Amino acid sequence: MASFKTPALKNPSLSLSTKPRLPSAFSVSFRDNLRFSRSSSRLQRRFLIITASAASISSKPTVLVAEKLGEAGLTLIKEFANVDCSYSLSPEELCTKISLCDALIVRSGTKVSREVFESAGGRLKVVGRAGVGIDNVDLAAATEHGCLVVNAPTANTVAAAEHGIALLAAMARNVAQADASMKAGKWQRNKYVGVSLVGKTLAVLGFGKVGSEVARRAKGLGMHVIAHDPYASADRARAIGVELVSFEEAISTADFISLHMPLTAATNKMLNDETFAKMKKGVRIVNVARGGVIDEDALVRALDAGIVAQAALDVFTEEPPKQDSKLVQHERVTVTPHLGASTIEAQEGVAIEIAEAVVGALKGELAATAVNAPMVPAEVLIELKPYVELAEKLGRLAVQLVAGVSGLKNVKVSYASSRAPDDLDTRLLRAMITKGLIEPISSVYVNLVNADYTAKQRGLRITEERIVIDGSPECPLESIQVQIANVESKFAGAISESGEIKVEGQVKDGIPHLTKVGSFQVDVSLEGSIILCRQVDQPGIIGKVGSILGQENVNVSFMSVGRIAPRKQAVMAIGVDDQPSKGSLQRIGEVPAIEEFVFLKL
Ligand SMILES: NC(=O)C1=CN([C@@H]2O[C@H](COP(=O)(O)OP(=O)(O)OC[C@H]3O[C@@H](n4cnc5c(N)ncnc54)[C@H](O)[C@@H]3O)[C@@H](O)[C@H]2O)C=CC1
Ligand SMILES: O=C(O)C(=O)COP(=O)(O)O
Repeated sequence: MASFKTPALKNPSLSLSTKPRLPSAFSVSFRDNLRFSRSSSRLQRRFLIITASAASISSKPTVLVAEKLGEAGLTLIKEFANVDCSYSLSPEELCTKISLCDALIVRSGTKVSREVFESAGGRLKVVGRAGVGIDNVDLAAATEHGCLVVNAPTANTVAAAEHGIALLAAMARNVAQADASMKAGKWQRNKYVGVSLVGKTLAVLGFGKVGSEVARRAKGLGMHVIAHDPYASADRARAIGVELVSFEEAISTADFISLHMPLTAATNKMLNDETFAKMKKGVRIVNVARGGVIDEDALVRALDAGIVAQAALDVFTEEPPKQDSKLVQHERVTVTPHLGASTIEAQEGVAIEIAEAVVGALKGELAATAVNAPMVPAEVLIELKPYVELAEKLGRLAVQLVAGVSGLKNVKVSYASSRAPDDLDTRLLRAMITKGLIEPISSVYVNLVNADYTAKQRGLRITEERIVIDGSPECPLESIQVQIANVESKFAGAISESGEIKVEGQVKDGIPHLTKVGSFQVDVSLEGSIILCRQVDQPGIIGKVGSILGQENVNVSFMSVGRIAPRKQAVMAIGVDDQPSKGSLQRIGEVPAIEEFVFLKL
């Protein structure tokens, strides 16, 4: 077993190198001029370089600022580029203008759709999102058109947290309702008796940048703060006197709930009829994250049923919401029009952060907040493509197996290969494992440029190990193994003898396969989704599970059973093309010999 260190690469097109600085005024076409080059002796200097041909170094680039941006940011951009501030453009006007622009800066109010990239005619090189969430930018289209997307992930954290606290206090004391009542000529002191915050339990769901700042402030108000975030560090929480608890405990014990998780497939409508039913009667809810994490119709029902006493919302599934929205009009709901990031200070900070990122990207410097994939030389991608896919899917599987409150901190990746350690560049693989580990649990987009930066920022330590095996060097890799240490798992069968969550995979006939879960050998192609079941090995179980899925017309692509010994513990891996219903999954769990199961989305 050899320890993996930064190798000297053999493929000259693969590594990244620094380049001479470009003159401050130039114009480049990403398609023609973006390229990765290598310096085999200095691989550790991981810089993405955009090179410009001499012919393209001519006039100042043009930056279109489509939504209001702080002055300090505008000044920074003007030192380098022509700035066109055109606010409130219609989608058609944006498409017309964009072909004359090298960069575009937006906030959450502008849809940067595929049509925008198509209309750009190859000139648009950078889109800057002056804020965190980039759900308004079509990332796939940006990447296809060779356009880098950057955001400003930190400058509005405090503003969002302060707005959360403002909403919390305003809601508890009926500030908005009382204000409207007085302006209507009334004096209703009895109607607007509020509730106190001190001594009450606040559950922060999503203990990231904003969530932890809200927690810190709520502690200062004398609240008892608990938090739920399956991926946050318990040490970080403890340091500010916050206890990390399960989702169930958080929602069932809280007097107030504040939402701070990103909108992902897993958090979409996370608060719904079922979860509202488990809450303490009279709970109060604040949302400055994304509207989509709440089922808004269910919230109206919970308000009407008296389960939720009050809600304070800054964000909505549809923005702006319909004027006659029951939620917005509800007497016990306080609303603001997505103002979380809207302070003078945050907007100046965001403007500077995004201006530096956009100008830097136009100059060809490394963009630490790049959110879409940079171009990778075609020959490297062709060879590594199935392994890249395997790497991301192993990361996704592994993180979905994590449970408990101890946080995702230490991940070990082992690559078994017959190639010499200096003849296999694993950066792209590591980046994709990082992407698989982080994207399902955050609003961050991970790529080759920002993977290490993102992992480091989240306190995630990824160590790599090379295992040299006999075999043909034609094949770059025999297997990839991902282990997550010091965490609990929602599927005990995934824990290896040494106590880590362990998944291993191989590429077979060009298709990624899962070949090991914990100590169990399995073999299931990583397409569609996977159900893992742990059972006592005995005849008939495959048939029972297969028929439950068959009754629902769920197509099984692969099925494989790995066992320690006949009639002992076994793990069954089932590849499914479609998502089984909750009912089917429950019925699988009820098959007597099945001790535990988990459904994993790829
Ligand atoms: N209203 C506004 O104007 C603003 C809204 N936001 C939104 O606030 C949200 C949080 O932003 P940041 O704190 O900067 O992001 P972050 O990435 O630092 O934190 C998000 C946290 O949510 C956690 N998480 C992921 N899945 C979860 C789950 N299923 N249950 C509980 N926690 C989960 C992650 O582990 C992470 O710690 C984002 O959606 C962002 O777009 C941010 C700034 C301003
Ligand atoms: O940064 C974010 O995610 C926000 O939600 C802020 O959006 P805004 O820039 O104010 O349109």
